[in-house]
Amino acid sequence: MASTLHSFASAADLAGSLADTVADRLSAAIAARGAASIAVSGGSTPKAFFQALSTRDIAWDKVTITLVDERFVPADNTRSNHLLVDANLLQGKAKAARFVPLYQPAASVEEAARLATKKSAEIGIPFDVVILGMGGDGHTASFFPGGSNLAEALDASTPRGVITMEAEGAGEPRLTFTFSSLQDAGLLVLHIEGEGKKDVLAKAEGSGDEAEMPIRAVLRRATSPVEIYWAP
Ligand SMILES: O=C1O[C@H](COP(=O)(O)O)[C@@H](O)[C@H](O)[C@H]1O
Repeated sequence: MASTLHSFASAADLAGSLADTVADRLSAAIAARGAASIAVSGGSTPKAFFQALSTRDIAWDKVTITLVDERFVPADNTRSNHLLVDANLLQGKAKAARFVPLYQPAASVEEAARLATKKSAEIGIPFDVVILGMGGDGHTASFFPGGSNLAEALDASTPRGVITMEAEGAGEPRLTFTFSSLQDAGLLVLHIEGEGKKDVLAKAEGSGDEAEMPIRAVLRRATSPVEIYWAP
């Protein structure tokens, strides 16, 4: 499916515009079905976007928010994506939204993935909005090069749900939605910032193995168009 690059003069401009676009999409879903869903990424990039989105005037009590991926750490850990969402998105008007965490206080990450799959199945499919990020190694969600379950995660026939991932560049074991869960979102966004990430994107858009740069799976095989939001 095709991708479209939306470039902005600054990260603040990007955050405001993406917040408007996402808010419009969530409002349209609420008008059509009475509910809306969004899966967001963690990392360092989405903070300003989260803060902007939390101020938008939509029926937040009808919105379910979850994460594209998470570390197997509790929500009070400074590396938790849940903590980032709590501090920056689940604020102000957006406090009324329902949040479905991927981390579960289970004995193993595999058990946590099973529980997260069960809980997230109640959200409704496909997601109205998915916001992906991308690491300098070409990973997206927790689809890491060399990841323990990478082939299964990227296989379009793997069922929707959450699986585990361990990889050298990932730090803690991870929980991640599978490719099949994310690729057909009503609005599928890849949010990246900085010249370095633009170079990584250009490399990913070239030829090469998906396993080397898993973002290629999204760029090449997502059934929804990929809206790429970039700022310097
Ligand atoms: O590990 C992760 O990294 C990516 C990219 O993060 P960034 O700090 O380079 O913006 C992120 O999309 C993913 O959700 C996160 O778990």
